[in-house]
Amino acid sequence: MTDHHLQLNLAETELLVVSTNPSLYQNVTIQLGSSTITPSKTARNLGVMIDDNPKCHDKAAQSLLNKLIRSNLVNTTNQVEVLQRDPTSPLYSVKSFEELRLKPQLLQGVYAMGFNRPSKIQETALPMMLAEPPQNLIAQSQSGTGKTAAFVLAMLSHVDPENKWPQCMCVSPTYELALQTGKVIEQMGKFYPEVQLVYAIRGNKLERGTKLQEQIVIGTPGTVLDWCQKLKFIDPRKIKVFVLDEADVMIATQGHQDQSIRIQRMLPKTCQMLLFSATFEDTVWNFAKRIVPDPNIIKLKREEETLDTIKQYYVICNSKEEKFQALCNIYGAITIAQAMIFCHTRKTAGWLAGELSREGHQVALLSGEMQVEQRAAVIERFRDGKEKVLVTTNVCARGIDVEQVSVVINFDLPVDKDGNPDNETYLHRIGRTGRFGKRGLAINMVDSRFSMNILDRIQEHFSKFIKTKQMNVLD
Ligand SMILES: Nc1ncnc2c1ncn2[C@@H]1O[C@H](COP(=O)(O)OP(=O)(O)OP(=O)(O)O)[C@@H](O)[C@H]1O
Repeated sequence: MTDHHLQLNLAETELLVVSTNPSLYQNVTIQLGSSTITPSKTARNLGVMIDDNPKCHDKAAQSLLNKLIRSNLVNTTNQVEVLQRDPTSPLYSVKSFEELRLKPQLLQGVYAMGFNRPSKIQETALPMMLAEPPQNLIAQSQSGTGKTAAFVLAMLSHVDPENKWPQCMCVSPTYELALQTGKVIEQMGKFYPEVQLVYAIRGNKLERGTKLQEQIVIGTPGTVLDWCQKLKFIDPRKIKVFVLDEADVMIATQGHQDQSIRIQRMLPKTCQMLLFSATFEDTVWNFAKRIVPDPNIIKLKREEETLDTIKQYYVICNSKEEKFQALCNIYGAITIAQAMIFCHTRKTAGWLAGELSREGHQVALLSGEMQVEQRAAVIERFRDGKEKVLVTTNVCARGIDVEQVSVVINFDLPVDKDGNPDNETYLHRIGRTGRFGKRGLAINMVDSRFSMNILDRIQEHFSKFIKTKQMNVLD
């Protein structure tokens, strides 16, 4: 949206999308019937807030995608690192949910969800979160390790069902992520009907003067702030547990940081503060320290992805078509298991999937144009083995764990936006196939001096020998 005077008559407007970045619509005035809306109110009134920051989209979409495709825990063998606020207090971890002395209704809910024993992060985080007096916590652990289930259990445990007002508040960066977390709350609280949940998200319009009876609120920062400050649906002084989830995605979403801090400032000093993030970059860490005073800190290092158990090769071709032909030659071999083929652009991915299908090969295409739910469905089918080959792009596949992949083909070598080797993406892609000691196979397709140079630099970076593989001969 360029910086010009934009007069909109909503009567003819199908859908109005405004940015959360006010500078983008400084001169926009919107006519809603007889009243003119100024930019500062625009987004809130319309409730359609889409951030223009692609990084936000990317992170939020990736986080949501992982939640949608994840039906079980990511097994991680890495130890949990703990930095305790009070090193003298006994740190104990639990090996069973019974040891946590949960309310029977909650234990029932945990078992009904198929949880037999606490995950790595839960073993340590839960005793801290359920302790009396409650302890503040900042926990960093990658997606799929049980963070959501942990803080949901903590909120349900701290609620006094007799009190019919909001006592626990959880803030998520996006509408969709809030819905996903709400689902976990509802599932885990299935046998605890006296505790109710309300969604503070756009579209949930309540009558002015409403006094909420639900004990748990889950929502996005803007709406939660409004419900506390402007609409007074929530009395923040009565909040006992405040959870800020997906802090790394919050950081990437314009405006969410200061809204979250404004919410936190309204809470009582006795309120237990819990913050969760998949990553711990400095920006996240600095934000976390502003939200959570005197925290315990838990980290669960990401799996060290090694390349040792993976045989890596490259195939020399002279063009994209020759790469395609080479792929057809080895298609029979790579579908013994499941293969992911990475392209640099959506265009190439679409072209390749089409060509392979025309050759009668069954492939699935995962591309950024798809809605997150569609992408989740494609990944679900691939994970269920309904397709043997998944063609995708770097961005689309970033952060997705599809553990049973044993062959990775770099139809295009991973490069960053400046055209330099993207070593991290190479490791993350290739590292998938060799997880947990399974033998993996990686084939890099080289079709120019440029891509050969990229491969050489990746090889130098990992100082890992990558063997040449004859194009149409495969052991
Ligand atoms: N103790 C457990 N035992 C078995 N499964 C679990 C356990 N805890 C969580 N899960 C399941 O593992 C998956 C990931 O859990 P959860 O969503 O809590 O992790 P997360 O770290 O928050 O991941 P994400 O941030 O991607 O949501 C979910 O399907 C959840 O039902």
